[in-house]
Amino acid sequence: MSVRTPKTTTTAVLQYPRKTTISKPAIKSIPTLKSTSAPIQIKTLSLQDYLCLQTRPRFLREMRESLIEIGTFYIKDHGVPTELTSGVMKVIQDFFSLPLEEKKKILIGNSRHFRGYKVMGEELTNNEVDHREQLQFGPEQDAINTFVSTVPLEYEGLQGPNQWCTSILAQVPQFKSHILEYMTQLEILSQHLMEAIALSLNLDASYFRDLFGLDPYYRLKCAKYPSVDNAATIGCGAHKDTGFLTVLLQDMVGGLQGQDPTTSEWMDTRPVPETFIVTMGEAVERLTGGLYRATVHRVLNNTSGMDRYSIPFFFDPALDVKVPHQIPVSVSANEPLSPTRSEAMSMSSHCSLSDVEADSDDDDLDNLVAALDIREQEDTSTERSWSNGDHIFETVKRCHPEVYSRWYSNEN
Ligand SMILES: O=C(O)CCC(=O)C(=O)O
Ligand SMILES: [Fe+2]
Repeated sequence: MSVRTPKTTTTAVLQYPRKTTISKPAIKSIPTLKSTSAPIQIKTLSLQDYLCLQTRPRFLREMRESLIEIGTFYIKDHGVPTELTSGVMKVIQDFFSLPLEEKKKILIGNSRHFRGYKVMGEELTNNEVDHREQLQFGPEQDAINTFVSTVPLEYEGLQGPNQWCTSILAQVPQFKSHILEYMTQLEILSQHLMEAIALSLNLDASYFRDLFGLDPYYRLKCAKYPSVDNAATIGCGAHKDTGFLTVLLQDMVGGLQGQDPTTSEWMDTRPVPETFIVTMGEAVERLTGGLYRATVHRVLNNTSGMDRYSIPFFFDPALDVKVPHQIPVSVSANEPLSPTRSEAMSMSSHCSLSDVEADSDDDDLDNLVAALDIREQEDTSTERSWSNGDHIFETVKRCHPEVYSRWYSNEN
């Protein structure tokens, strides 16, 4: 099945809570921040369990439970070499340590592709200032030559090169090579996860690849949250990511929290060495009719004296695809994964079906699913679809209005 269409500007009305950006408001304090002990245990899944056909059913069941319950899990044994994760952390720390004038040589406003450096205090989420510096990258591609900023298909402007400045490369020699290699590796990991998500929904492994094409669009954000005097401030305000999935690397400082969707309690998403945090975005939530949650999350500032660094990788469908409003999903958390659907079952000689039968805790999960009032969906892929390029463009435009007004606005 394919819903790839010729490029179009048709857009569904999107009513996501949006990140917005304004100029330098004062940092507001948050009097009611409380971190509580977690009622939900965020699971740690091993990618090797997914890749091994004998353990794949267990992996898929645990993934499904995690995504129904909260929309987040840790992934370990992910295949991204430790030298690369520590190397990429090191180059972004070195970059952020450069003098401001040096960093400003690659200001995001210089790039019509929304790539580059953003100074502290320019981003706002839910009316609170985000207290972080950041640096944005995307797939390293040529810009589209026929692109004209004032006609529809503004999203074609998202395609283009990253900013690499010679004097920065002289001071941080592995800046470019590490970032590019890291994005390549994260794309591979995200493709595995996307395939696993399809299987965990009793869909074919290639379901999303067929739907989204071979050329996904991704964004890499490198963030520095400086240590502050008053911890009751927000590093990044509460939000859901808008895309398909996010794979986040964080250092050991801590501060990221996810919200329990049932109790609204905030839970620390503690740093766990050698893992990434995988979070579903609103696209998955919408595609599955709310069965899989997009996790509400935020980052608290810390007073430890140590700055925090994190690197989320936002993985999305190709820019030129139409994404259906909703896909057919199995509604029961308790339902065994279908032998006919899953590649896991091409290995049915290796594993017993009892591996995919539900645990007793699945009763709880089923109650949760029942509460969501999800019904088995018809395939609505041809109806009410939205243009992914337009959707991503809306998101980045809201986050970086300085880029939009310089490169896209008719007033220039
Ligand atoms: O820095 C983090 O840990 C989270 C950042 C985040 O959620 C975002 O930028 O969307
Ligand atoms: Fe986020």
